Amino acid sequence: MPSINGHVGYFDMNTMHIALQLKRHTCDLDVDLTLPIQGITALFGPSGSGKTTLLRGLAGLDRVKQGHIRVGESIWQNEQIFVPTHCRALGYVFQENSLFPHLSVKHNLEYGLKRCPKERQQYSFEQVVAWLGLSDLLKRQPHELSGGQRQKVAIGRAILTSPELLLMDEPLSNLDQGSKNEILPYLKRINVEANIPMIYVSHALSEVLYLADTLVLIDQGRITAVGSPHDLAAQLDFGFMTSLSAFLDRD
Ligand SMILES: Nc1ncnc2c1ncn2[C@@H]1O[C@H](COP(=O)(O)OP(=O)(O)OP(=O)(O)O)[C@@H](O)[C@H]1O
Repeated sequence: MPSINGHVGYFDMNTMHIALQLKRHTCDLDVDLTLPIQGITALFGPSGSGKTTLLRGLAGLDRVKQGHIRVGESIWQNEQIFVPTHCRALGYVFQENSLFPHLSVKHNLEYGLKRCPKERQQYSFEQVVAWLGLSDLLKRQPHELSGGQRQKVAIGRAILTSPELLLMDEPLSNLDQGSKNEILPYLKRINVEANIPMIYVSHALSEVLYLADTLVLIDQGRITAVGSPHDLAAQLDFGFMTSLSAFLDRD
């Protein structure tokens, strides 16, 4: 039975708990969230609302002093524990190109595979290449790829680390609409076929509505609603949401 701080208890394997408090002069984040570890959870809110801050805190990339993070029965952070990022079973895809420029697509992907011990590897190289349609690109260097192709390789590399959770911070925001439309179905496919739960940050409402099973709304560092997109659409003033999205979409 898992134990935290001497308290013995049962933890729900199917949920994650994220409680983070951070005071900066520019940002006052205060969230306490329980989310399912399945499907795609979209974190949606205006620019500067704290989406990236929350994701980086969850990943351990920024050390938020007041934090409790549990994913299933794994404790990533509490008063005593701070598991470093490389020991958290997560993959992270950023909005900017994060491939190694001197490595071919094949070697970038293999880097992800090598980061995961053999006995924990859940997906084969061939499987991931097929899911993302990368077979024709394997010999190319990153500078020989389009922005959309580069992001697909970055996603593939993250999956090959066999993460329990995939964090995606506006992975499509630097792409044109055509590339976005091409990649979105791949994200759904990965979620279903590889069964990797994702937290997907975006301020593009169209992406969020297409992808999300669970929607988390954040504003000024506070969670304002959590639910299915369908439920929230009924609750919220969708006219406001649509104009907010049109204002914020950088297409
Ligand atoms: N390292 C930092 N130090 C101080 N303030 C920061 C730091 N990083 C972000 N901020 C501030 O924290 C606030 C939240 O930023 P964050 O990047 O989390 O917002 P966001 O919702 O992801 O925005 P966007 O959609 O524009 O990426 C902003 O006011 C930002 O200026």
